[in-house]
Amino acid sequence: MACIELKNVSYQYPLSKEKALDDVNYKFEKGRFYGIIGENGGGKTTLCNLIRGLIPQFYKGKLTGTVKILGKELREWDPAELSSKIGYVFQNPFTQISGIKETVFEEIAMGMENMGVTKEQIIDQVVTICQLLKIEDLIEKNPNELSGGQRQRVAFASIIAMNTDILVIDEPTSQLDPQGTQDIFEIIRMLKKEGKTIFLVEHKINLIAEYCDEVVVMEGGKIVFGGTARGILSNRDLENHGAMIPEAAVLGHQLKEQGIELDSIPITTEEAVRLIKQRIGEEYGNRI
Ligand SMILES: Nc1ncnc2c1ncn2[C@@H]1O[C@H](COP(=O)(O)OP(=O)(O)OP(=O)(O)O)[C@@H](O)[C@H]1O
Repeated sequence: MACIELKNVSYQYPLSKEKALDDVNYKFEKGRFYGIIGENGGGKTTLCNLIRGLIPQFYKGKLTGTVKILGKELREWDPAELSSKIGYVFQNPFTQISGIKETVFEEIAMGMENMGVTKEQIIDQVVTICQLLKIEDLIEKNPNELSGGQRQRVAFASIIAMNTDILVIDEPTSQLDPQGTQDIFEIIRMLKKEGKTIFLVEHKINLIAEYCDEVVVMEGGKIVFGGTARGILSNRDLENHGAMIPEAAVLGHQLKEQGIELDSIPITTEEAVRLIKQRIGEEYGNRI
C-alpha cells in the first residue's frame, strides 16, 4: 500500500495569487527514504505541510485534488490521530520549540506525556534519545536559552521521541556544523533501518546522494523529476531545473566529455573512487 498518494493536487496559500503546489501527482511508498530537493520557493516546505496535514488544518487556502495518507483521505483524518502517525521537524527550530517548557527534558517528554506513556518509560526514552543526539549536558537547560544548533538537536529529539511511523524532516541540519550534520544523518539512517518512511528536505545534495533511496525534484510547485536517487542524481538535466547534482556525478560527466567513460555515473565519492580505480585497472590491463 502506498504511504502517501497525491493525485492532481494543487494548493494556493490564502491571499496568494500563485499556486505553491501545481498539479502534483506522486505515490510515496512505505519504508522508503525520500529526498526532496529543488530551487528556493519550489514548493518543498509546502509539500511537507500537506503531507503532515498542516494544509488544510492550519494553512487554509485553496486545496484541490486527492491526498491519501495510509489509504485514508486527508480531510477524514482526525488531527490528533494524524500527528501520532507523522512527526514533523520544522525548517526553523525556533518555531518547533514549544516555548512553554522550562527544561530540555520537559520539552522532549511533552509529546509522550500527551500520548499517555508511563513516567518510567518517559524518563528512559528521554535519556536514551539525549544520548543518541549528544545533548545529555543540555537536559536541565531552558530550551529558550539554547543556540540555533542546540535547538535544532532538541527539536529533532522531541520528534523522534514520538516514535511515529512517518517522519517529515525539513532541513534538519541548517544550523549544524559538519559533525552535527553527520550525527543527524546517521540517526536518520538508523530510523530508516527501523522501517520508518522518511521525507527529508535538504539542500546538501551530497548527503541526499549518500543516504536517500528516492529523490523528488520540485520546481514552480511541480514535481519535475522523481525516482531512484541513482537515476535522478546522475541526470545533468537537473541543473536546468534549479537543482544540483552531486560532485561525484559532475566528475563522472566531465570525464565522459573528455573521452574517459566510467561504467556508470557515480553519485557518491565512494562510488567515484571505485569506478575510477576500475577504469584505471582496465586501462593498465589494455596496455600490457
Ligand atoms: N505562508 C505562506 N503564505 C503565502 N505564500 C507562501 C507561504 N509559504 C510559502 N509561500 C509561497 O509558496 C511557494 C512555495 O514555497 P515553499 O516554502 O514551499 O518553497 P521551498 O521549496 O520550501 O523553498 P526554500 O528552499 O526557500 O525553503 C513560494 O512561492 C512561497 O513564496
